[in-house]
Amino acid sequence: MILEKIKKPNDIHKVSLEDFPRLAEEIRSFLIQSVSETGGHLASNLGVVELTLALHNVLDLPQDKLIWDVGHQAYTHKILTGRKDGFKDLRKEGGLSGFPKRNESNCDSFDTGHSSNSISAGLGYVRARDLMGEKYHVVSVIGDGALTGGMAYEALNNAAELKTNFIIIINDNNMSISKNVGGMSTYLSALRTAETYTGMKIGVTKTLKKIPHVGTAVVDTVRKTKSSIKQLIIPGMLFENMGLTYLGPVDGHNMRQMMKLFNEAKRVEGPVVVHVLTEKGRGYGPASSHPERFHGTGPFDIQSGRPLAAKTAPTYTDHFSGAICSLAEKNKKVVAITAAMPDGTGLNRFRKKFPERFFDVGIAEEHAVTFAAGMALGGMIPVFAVYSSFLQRGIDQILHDVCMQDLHVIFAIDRAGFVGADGETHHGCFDFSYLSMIPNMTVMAPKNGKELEEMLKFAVEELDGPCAIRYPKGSACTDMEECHEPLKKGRSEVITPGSEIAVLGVGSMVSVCQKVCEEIRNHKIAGATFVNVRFVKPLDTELLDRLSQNHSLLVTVEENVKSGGFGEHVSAYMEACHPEVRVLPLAIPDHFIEHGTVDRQRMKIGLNVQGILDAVEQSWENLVNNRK
Ligand SMILES: Cc1ncc(C[n+]2csc(CCOP(=O)(O)OP(=O)(O)O)c2C)c(N)n1
Ligand SMILES: CC(=O)[C@@H](O)[C@H](O)COP(=O)(O)O
Ligand SMILES: [Mg+2]
Repeated sequence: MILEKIKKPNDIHKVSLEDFPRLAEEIRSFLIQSVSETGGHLASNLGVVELTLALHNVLDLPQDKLIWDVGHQAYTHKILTGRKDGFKDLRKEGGLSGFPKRNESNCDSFDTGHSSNSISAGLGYVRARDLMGEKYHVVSVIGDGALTGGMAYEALNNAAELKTNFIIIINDNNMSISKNVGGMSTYLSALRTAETYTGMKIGVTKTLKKIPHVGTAVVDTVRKTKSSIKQLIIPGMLFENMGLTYLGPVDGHNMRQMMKLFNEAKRVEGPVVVHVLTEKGRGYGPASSHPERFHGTGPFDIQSGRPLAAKTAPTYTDHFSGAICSLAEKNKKVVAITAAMPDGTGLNRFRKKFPERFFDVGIAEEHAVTFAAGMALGGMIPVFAVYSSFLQRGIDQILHDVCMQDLHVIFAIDRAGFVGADGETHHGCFDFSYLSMIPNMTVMAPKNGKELEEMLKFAVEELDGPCAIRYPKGSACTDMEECHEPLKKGRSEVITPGSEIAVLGVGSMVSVCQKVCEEIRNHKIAGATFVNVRFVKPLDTELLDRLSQNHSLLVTVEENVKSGGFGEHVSAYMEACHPEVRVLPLAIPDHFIEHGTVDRQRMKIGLNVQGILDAVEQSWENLVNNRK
């Protein structure tokens, strides 16, 4: 096995070029076997095996800097930098991360997880390198999907002014998670279809240029024409016109061709775009025919490609998916927006039923928010379905474009709270804070799947102005379905009235709090009040006033950071209006929580039944002791 020779960074340089194809096959087999056991991002990784080998061959790591956009495709890079053995614990607590991590290897140059930032990061490195008088190469690898994100254009625009070497690889597999969308995708496709002409294009340009005076003039004239013939002769005109050298397209599975081009790219004095064509899922039939299914996968049977886990109970995403379709059936103004996540957010069903009211804007959350604002002003009711951590990209747009104008835009925020294996880049644990600080915003969190459906209906039919509903990843809670007090803006639901201690659970924490309250009642205090908060904003001050009359301790529990979260809002109110009542805010502390299972992530910070119970008992004991 050639792969056995790769134990540390740059061991690849000891492998002869003749052995590269065999090594690529060995890596593919390893990836398929390994990810079939652990789960992970398979299809993107299968597509970049040769690209990674070629890059590692022409680069010298860790001296050179290699930055992977999103970072979900860096598995071969991890193998080539001595981390193969870690794959048995991929994405598990304490194990290898699914994304590049600087604390995992000095060959990882930038921690990633969110898309479209690799060119900015790379350009930063380049500017620093030049200022420090250093000599290394910087390479940013960005996918065609990630190239739909606005940051990539800001960076390209800025990079165009550069006079020193900076290599940008476009890894074009003609796919985002789903089918890629938009004008850049169309443009790349045009270059891709002209691929067979590449040799001819380079040939024609070179031959013309060889003719003294006239040749160069002809090339220049062609460059200046608006004719499509120009594209045949000078590919990548968009980049060239911006001031970036364009090389390619090149077959991303032909290592010799790629290495030749990369070495050429290293000699360019300025920013250079190398357009590499790859096949997502290459080498594994089920993944190449269904790249979207194998973008991120759980463990699966290699033979059939089928998932090993049995289908779970309906998820929150399923509840959202069904509810938005019913609402759109009744109300023609309802439109749905996704930023390249139609599968993950459950909007695929909506797309099939109402294609004309469905909008995939690409990986462009900032744009999606303002696009929704425009739609609301135009008379529609936009629902932007988005993962909590990706919506962080659009905070200013939420504030400036939606909330300041008090527009009726609905944010359906999936993957809120801990997400497990993706880890700190993907946890949705800041949304209560960044949403509830903004005037006009209403923020809701359902206790179970049924309440999510009710909240969406309420948001569409009853509310006006901006509102958000945030719900977690995975199977929807089915507890407490019998409690369905009608929703009223800013009103919580008191599920069990009591006295002395009140436990106020938010969203995903309500069912956990239910068990906590049972324990409290069984062992300690006769009647703890149990509240389903429902509205993080506006705060239910009426309830807080009421609770202050016969409670000494309010416990708030939320899967959001403590800073700026529900608990802090309650604490501030109580301190101002009822200082005699103690508030115990339980939330996520001020540090990032690494990959693992959701249960372990909650447990580690005390957001499980036992952890909450311990904290409540401790606080109650202190309170009683202070009274003595
Ligand atoms: C800001 C942000 N939004 C959404 C995502 C989810 N996401 C991860 S990979 C991906 C598709 C990326 O496509 P591409 O860059 O072409 O890479 P490929 O998977 O095709 O290799 C998306 C939408 C993300 N990581 N970051
Ligand atoms: C890399 C990335 O950002 C996505 O692929 C993400 O991992 C999807 O997460 P879900 O599996 O929760 O849809
Ligand atoms: Mg792609």
